[in-house]
Amino acid sequence: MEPSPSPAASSPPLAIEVKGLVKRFEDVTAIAGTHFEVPVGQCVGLLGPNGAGKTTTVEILEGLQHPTSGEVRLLGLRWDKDEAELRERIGIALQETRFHDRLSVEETVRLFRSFYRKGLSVEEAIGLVKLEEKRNAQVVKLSGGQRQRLALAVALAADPEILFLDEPTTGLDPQSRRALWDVITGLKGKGRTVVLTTHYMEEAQVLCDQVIIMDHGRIVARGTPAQLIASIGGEQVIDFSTTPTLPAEAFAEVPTLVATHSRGDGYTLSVKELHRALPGLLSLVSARGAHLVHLSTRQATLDDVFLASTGRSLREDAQS
Ligand SMILES: Nc1ncnc2c1ncn2[C@@H]1O[C@H](COP(=O)(O)OP(=O)(O)OP(=O)(O)O)[C@@H](O)[C@H]1O
Repeated sequence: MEPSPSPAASSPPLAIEVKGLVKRFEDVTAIAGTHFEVPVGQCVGLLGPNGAGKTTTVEILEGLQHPTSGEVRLLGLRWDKDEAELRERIGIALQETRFHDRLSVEETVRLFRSFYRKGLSVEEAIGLVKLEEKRNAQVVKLSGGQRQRLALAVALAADPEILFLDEPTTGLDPQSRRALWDVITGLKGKGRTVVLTTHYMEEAQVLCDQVIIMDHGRIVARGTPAQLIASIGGEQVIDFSTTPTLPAEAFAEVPTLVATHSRGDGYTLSVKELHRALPGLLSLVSARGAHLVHLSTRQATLDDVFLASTGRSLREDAQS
């Protein structure tokens, strides 16, 4: 009889393990005891409103802050014991990296590559982020999207096994954003683990195998984007407003209703079956003598998951 595989042999190797992580700043608890794991080769996204604890979590993972308590392992290693090795094996692209304006793209990548014993060639790093045409351009002459790609090339110079990207596409136009998405997807294809913070739910939905939604230092939801969206039970959403504004109870009888949330001057209804919910909603509105000001329907997103978990909208927080 064949021996049954040990758990270590059957489960995928872990790039990141976080157990009971707590971080306090005097009277503020930034992280209130979180647990999660990221298998090698996954892209994990940290989402949450301002102050949720994302940056603190990522900075602890990057070895830039010490936890108050709890355990963090990257590639089985610990910051307090294995810092030199970890620095060689992870890469960090900050949201706004300041480079020397007068250096060229190639000189900048060469400089950062020189800090590491092994890694990619300068040409490979530039090629991965598709900046070949700008190889000789000075940093000062790059567009915002090209600078973000340069930051990524620098983070990739040591060919890291785990790459941390802090809001990599904030402020970029849609074309540059998609170009960066392609680069990140390519890295996943090479078995690299990527940790991403973002305010863009579409980005998390497209790129992430695992999404961790944080609020007030806690993980309020975790799973694949599809699992999280399925978990709220209503995969279709109706956004609408009426005049006069009706109380939320007015919509309690909408067929297949899962949840009602007020948002701005209107409501968001999560429903299971749009074709039944919509006619029901329209007749409830007219029975109350009200009129629709606006109505739109869409597929549920990670924002609706956040709304269902916390009663607040990530979108509203992101825009504030
Ligand atoms: N150095 C610090 N001293 C005191 N409090 C801090 C410090 N750093 C973070 N905090 C607090 O810890 C909490 C979590 O902050 P953190 O920056 O991790 O949130 P975040 O989710 O990254 O927010 P954002 O999206 O705005 O970057 C907040 O209440 C913040 O004010």
